[in-house]
Amino acid sequence: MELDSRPVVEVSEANIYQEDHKVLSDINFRIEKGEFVFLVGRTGSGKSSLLKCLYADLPIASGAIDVAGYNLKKIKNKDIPFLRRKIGIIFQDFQLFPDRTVTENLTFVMRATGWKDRTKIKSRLAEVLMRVGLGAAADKMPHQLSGGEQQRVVIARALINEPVILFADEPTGNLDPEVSNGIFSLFKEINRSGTAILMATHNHKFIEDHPERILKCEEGKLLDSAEVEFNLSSHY
Ligand SMILES: Nc1ncnc2c1ncn2[C@@H]1O[C@H](COP(=O)(O)OP(=O)(O)OP(=O)(O)O)[C@@H](O)[C@H]1O
Repeated sequence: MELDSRPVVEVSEANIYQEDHKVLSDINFRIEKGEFVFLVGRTGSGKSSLLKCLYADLPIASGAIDVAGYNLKKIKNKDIPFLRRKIGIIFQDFQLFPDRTVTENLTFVMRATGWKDRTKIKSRLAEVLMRVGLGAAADKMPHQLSGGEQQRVVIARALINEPVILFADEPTGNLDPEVSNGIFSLFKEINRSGTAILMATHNHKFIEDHPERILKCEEGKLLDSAEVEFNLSSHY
């Protein structure tokens, strides 16, 4: 029970570096269970670097970051796969195996994350594909799917292990506006059923239409709309 009430993400006094370059300094924020949070900022302001820290792809120089109950400052390499089972990661480039079917793409991740029982694999597979509106795509190759459909497969893959949070880095960056809206709606629907979402985006329309909390990377700092008012009309 205690774990349930803890924030999904808790960042205290963290500094984030890319090599010798300090990208973000002294950042502090929490994301609670089931929250939806946008991450904005100009190109190069540090959004991807922050997300990488949160999914343990970039070490934290100083400060503390807890994600899904894992202390990322102390996490051992062998524990990173267990952290990754509790979170979902979605990028703008779809990163599916081009030479494997949708089913094979998903079962690859299932087997890598400990799924063994064939019946359970089959039913979970059907469940996540239905969830993203791709019930009929199980046997398709990625190239037989549109960009939006491929991104739905990626989202299905991220949902397999019922993550507590999805980290999405420009998930609609390669999609046209109408398809982007469909993908965004899917994220909102996933969020409504309890999964927290942190989404980096340059899409002004999403933010205008959905007044959610916003974290903004600006000049090496992270601003939080829950704490301070800031100008969103400047470029982001
Ligand atoms: N692998 C890397 N090695 C060295 N520096 C990097 C690396 N990746 C990013 N950087 C630098 O870190 C800074 C932050 O980059 P980051 O990719 O986090 O920005 P971003 O806000 O995600 O940008 P975009 O909106 O273009 O995706 C930039 O100055 C960038 O050049």
